[in-house]
Amino acid sequence: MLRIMRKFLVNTLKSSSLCNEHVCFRKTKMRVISVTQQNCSLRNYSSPPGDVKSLRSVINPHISRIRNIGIMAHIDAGKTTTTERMLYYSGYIRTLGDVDDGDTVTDFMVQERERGITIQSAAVTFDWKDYRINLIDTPGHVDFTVEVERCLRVLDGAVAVFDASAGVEAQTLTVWRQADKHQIPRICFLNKMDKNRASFTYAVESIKQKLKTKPLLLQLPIGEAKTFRGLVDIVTKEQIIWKPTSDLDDGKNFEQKLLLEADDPNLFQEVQDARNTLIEQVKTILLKIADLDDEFAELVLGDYSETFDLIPADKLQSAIRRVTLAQKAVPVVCGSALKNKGVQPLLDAITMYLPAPNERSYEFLQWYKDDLCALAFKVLHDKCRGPLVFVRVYSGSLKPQSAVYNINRSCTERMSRLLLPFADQQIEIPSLMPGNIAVTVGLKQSATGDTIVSSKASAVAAARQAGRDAGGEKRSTSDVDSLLLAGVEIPDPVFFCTIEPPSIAKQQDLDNALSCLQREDPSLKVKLDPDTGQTILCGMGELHIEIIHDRIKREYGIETYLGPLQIAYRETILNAAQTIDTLDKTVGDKRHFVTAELEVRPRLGERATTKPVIAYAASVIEVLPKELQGAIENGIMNSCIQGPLLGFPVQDIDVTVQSLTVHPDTSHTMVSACVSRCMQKALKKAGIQILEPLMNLEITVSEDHLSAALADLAQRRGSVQEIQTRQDNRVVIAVVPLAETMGYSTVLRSLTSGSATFTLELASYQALNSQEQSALLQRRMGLV
Ligand SMILES: Nc1nc2c(ncn2[C@@H]2O[C@H](COP(=O)(O)OP(=O)(O)OP(=O)(O)O)[C@@H](O)[C@H]2O)c(=O)[nH]1
Repeated sequence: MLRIMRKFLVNTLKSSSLCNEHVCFRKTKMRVISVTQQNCSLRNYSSPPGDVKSLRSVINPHISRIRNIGIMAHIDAGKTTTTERMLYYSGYIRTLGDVDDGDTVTDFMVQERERGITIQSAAVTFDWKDYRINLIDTPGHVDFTVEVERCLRVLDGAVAVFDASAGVEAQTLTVWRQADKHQIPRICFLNKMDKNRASFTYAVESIKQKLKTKPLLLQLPIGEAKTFRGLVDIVTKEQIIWKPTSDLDDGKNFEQKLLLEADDPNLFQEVQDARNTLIEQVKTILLKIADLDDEFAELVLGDYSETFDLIPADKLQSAIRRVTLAQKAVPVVCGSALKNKGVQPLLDAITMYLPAPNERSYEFLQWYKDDLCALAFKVLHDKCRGPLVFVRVYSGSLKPQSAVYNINRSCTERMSRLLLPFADQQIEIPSLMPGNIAVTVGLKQSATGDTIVSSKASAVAAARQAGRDAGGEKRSTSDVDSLLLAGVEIPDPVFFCTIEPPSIAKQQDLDNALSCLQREDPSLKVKLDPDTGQTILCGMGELHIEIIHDRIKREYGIETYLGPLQIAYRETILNAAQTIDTLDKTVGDKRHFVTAELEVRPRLGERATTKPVIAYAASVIEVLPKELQGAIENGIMNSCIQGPLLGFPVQDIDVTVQSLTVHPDTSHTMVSACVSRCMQKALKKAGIQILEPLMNLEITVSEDHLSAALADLAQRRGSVQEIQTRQDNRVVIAVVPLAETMGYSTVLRSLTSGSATFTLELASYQALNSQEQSALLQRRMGLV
């Protein structure tokens, strides 16, 4: 009964949350709280007074008090559970949600709650002590890696959550690499310390080995697995022991006191040693970083050289902070989110060691100075209020009821309202200052990844400044644009299938639903098959397409039919080839005349890319008018989108425009058409090779089921690269063609009695042999 009541309470709270599928029902229940600078007393929370912080703090905290933090990890490491605890301890929710009960705040999509996985990153805001934390819970499943990538761009720091019994798992490596790319300082949280096979030492070692980073141990656990009951803070030498009260074990009740030798002589010595090691590590790193002052190193070498023990905790903390911000090492803390232990010290570590927005450097800020520059990093569709666009402000300020200019879409839009996503409520605010994150209402065109500025004039001024900063080099407009926008890199989809509405009458509704979903999720691609007129859905994996299908049904009420899932192959060329083509057409009284001569060559040894590298012969570049260049390049690019053999994208080619003759009256469209036709001929002449996606596969399986998993892998053209031992399990690292992985989860589950887990990630594209290629051709032509 108590459980039912608890769920009811939580679900009532959820109905007021920022969830796009709850449509109009939510409108009646949702409470948007308005805050003005003059009147901060409009408090109307569903939580009891005292639970939620003063709304005065809601408006705009000082930038040094803001932490924009991501929470990232391998699937199931406990990100959502940890986030839920953070919201609870900071006083923004009254009951603890549970992933297994499907009632957490951040996993708000129906699919997330049913499957117990995070699909969309959720942004929540809350205050911890005197800090504003904007926290983004990101998905762990590899199909949603783009979702992680786009969030990383607006983060200043991140918490990497690990399952302490598994250490570093496959997807952790991927997100770690992404965080490296965006130069994001991190903290590691070793979660699940209560699990049977949890091992602090093993997890730390795996961080060191696999992530090639320097872990700074800031805590030691007290007990492990079933006996895990607390931890010692190595910096302050305080022990923190969680003490359940008789009726509630929510982790709010803990004892924090200095660890004395008499309490536990062994642990006392361990802490002493760990502290000395930590001080040595920090000192060595600081001495190596030439551009950081080494005040701490001087202390360690001077005043405290004999007795590290006396080094004050605050000096050590600020030295750890500098090392973390410089990304030379990563603080490690531990706990068990599910058992409500270790989350409050983790929150302290976030505020203490991760950077404020003004401690990060962004090149583009110098081009805007005090003008508005904001980034839209997430879009949700609310059927009542239209698109809700999450933005981060980098410079200037954002105000409701104002017009803004979207550089990517070249359009001016009016924003009606500005909301803070405070846990599961939205609070209306009068302005948003640099470093902060909020939700905007009213932006109808903006999509994920767009840059928003105050006006077109401001964008032009910034572009000019960027051009000047580039040393006066002559840059094309598109160069300057890409400098300003730094868009999310979206990998090409690997799967596609047709999608059909139940009737022709529903096609328009389906098109609308797909365009809304695409604005939310740039990794979803939608195309029209030019031959059959069917709509094609392209996604990052089986789960991705399954979720989209499900969302169309649940959120837009359209029952669609999916065709069989197909592999997105690529095409490339085998040899170099040169062709010439002429287009001579009279339209009305105008004669359009173009002759183009192109050479294509295979490009070897570089990262696979579907963007051809285009060059011009010296004789062409000398006389080529600038405005024709765009038309030529469009023609070349267009013919690479659909290769000549099976219509798949063409990758890894170099193109040289050897000669070009254009009659003065010729339109740019005709130039593009001629170049495109010439390209198709050249590609065919060069000989086409089909490439298939090759996946990195990592299977975690018990010893008992290892041989069954390996035998199955051999039948799938898989090649095993390494078999590692992870605690009691074996980890098989292999590569396997994507075509052989359809339905793999069901097969692996039955082979291993559901005990194995796996992750798949695109590795590269490999050439099909001639038999496989002709079999594929026959299948595509419907001959077999
Ligand atoms: N034993 C134990 N289980 C935990 C702990 N934290 C989370 N779990 C469980 O681990 C499972 C996954 O937890 P989530 O919080 O959904 O993990 P996640 O990282 O958000 O998962 P994705 O969003 O799907 O990537 C759930 O069954 C949780 O109850 C912990 O500290 N100890």
